[in-house]
Parts: sequence; structure tokens; C-alpha cells
Amino acid sequence: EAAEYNMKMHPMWQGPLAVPGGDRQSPIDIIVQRSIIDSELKPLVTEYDPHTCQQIWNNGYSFLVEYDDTTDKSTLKGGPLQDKFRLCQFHFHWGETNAWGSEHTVDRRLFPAELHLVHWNSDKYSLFEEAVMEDNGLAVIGVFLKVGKRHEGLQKLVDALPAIRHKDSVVEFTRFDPGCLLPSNIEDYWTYHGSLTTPPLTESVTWIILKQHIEVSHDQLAVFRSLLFTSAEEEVQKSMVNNFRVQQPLRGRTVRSSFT
Ligand SMILES: NS(=O)(=O)c1ccc(-n2ccn(-c3ccc(F)cc3F)c2=O)cc1
Ligand SMILES: [Zn+2]
Repeated sequence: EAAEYNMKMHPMWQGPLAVPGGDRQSPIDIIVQRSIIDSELKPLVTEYDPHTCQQIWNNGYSFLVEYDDTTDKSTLKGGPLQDKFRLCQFHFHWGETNAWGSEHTVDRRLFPAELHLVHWNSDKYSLFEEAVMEDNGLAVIGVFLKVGKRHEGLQKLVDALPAIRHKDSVVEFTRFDPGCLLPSNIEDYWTYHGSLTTPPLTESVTWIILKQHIEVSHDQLAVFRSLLFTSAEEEVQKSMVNNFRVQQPLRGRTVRSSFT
């Protein structure tokens, strides 16, 4: 429909839409009753240092909050992971209306938006660029957003968005604790092996999708939609909305759950 059409029109999606022979692409629909409860799955352990927050920028597809990942100051371990992973950035995907916008779905249920916290395996690799090519290279935490009460922690980020309306604009952004965007319960999650959801679509991601969503206000989400896909020079400005990928075949993969 319109949403998928808009997304496919974005330059990002011209060219091969799937990794040739890709059999672990993302996002997917999580069918709850088909997920396998794995009691071996440990709780997630996040240790985020707000001082590693560096900048926020519009990359023409979403907006990214980037962290200094030259040391192990902001890390993720535990859960399904064997190694320690460093936070390098977080970003969101959202729709033009509250009816859709998330990349993953739960029993086909769509959410208005989805947060991705992107980490890379610093036990095995020395740079993100290396890890992004490896099976066990990346770990991304996915958090669903629902429209409801205002999210106080998100507001500092929302207030920075007007300064990065156009593609390629960057502003300094410091002392932001991404932990404030996690729900109270991070013990309950689904996990599966998949890919980046935009090019290069590499199949290097251990996905960790939290069961509990966070709430943001309608007005906060509306500011996301005030961003533009286009740079200041382009004559036709396009609203940054529907920046999500369509769901991909499961190809026999198992989704594990950390909870009953
Ligand atoms: N939506 S998501 O699956 O979380 C996702 C999708 C795409 C990316 N992405 C796109 C380009 N890159 C990237 C950036 C720098 C680099 F050296 C190599 C990359 F693949 C990347 O990490 C990062 C995260
Ligand atoms: Zn993403």
C-alpha cells in the first residue's frame, strides 16, 4: 500500500532488495506461539555511559544518535550473547500515521515506531566495520513504541530534531543515557538471527526484541515526522516517514523467547 510504496521510492531501496541467497533477513513477524522458550537465555546486562554520547544526525533514512565506541564504556552482554558488545548508535523507524511504522511485528501486530540500539562484538573484532560483515558481529535491541503518555527522557532528543531536519545535518549531542529509553522489564525478549534492515542488509545481527514497549506522546512522534529524507539543496522536500522495511521470510529460523 502507500506506506510500502513510499518506502520503496526512497533511493535507499533502488537496487537489490535482498542479499542474493539471503536466508536470514530482517525484519520478521514474531509468531508468539511458535517461539521456543529457552531457559538457558540469561538476563540482558546493559552498561551505558552517557558521556560516550557524541552527536545526532539525519542520514537521509532515519536519525542516528552516535556513541564513542573506541572503548568498552557503553556495552551490552548476557541475554543470548556469548561476548561483550559495544553500543555504536541508536535510531528509530516510524510511519506516517500511528497505525504502522515498526519493522518487526508480534502476531502481525504493528506498532507506530521501533527503536534500534546497535552494538558490535568488541571481544572478537576491533572495528564496527569489521563486525558488520560477520555472523556474530552485531547485536541490535529492538524496542516497540506505543502512543500514550509523554516520554520525559525522549524529550531532550525530540528538542534536537528541528536542528537536523535535512539529510546530512549533524549537531553535537552529549550526556544522553540510552538506558532511559528501555522499558522497566528487559528480561522478557524474543531473539533470532537476522540482518540489517537497510543496505548493506548483511546477515550479521543477533536480534533481541523486547516484549515490553515504551510509551511516547503523539506530539513527540509528530516531531519525528517533521524530519526530511531530503537535503536542504533539493527542491522537492520529502517527509521522513515510513522508513521501515517490509517483513522477510522466516526461512525455517527459530525465534527463541526468554519467558513463558
Ligand atoms: N535498522 S538496523 O538493522 O538496526 C541497521 C540497518 C543498517 C545499518 N547500517 C547501514 C550502514 N551501516 C554501516 C555504517 C558504517 C559502516 F562502516 C558499515 C555499515 F554497514 C550500518 O551499520 C545499521 C543498523
Ligand atoms: Zn533500524
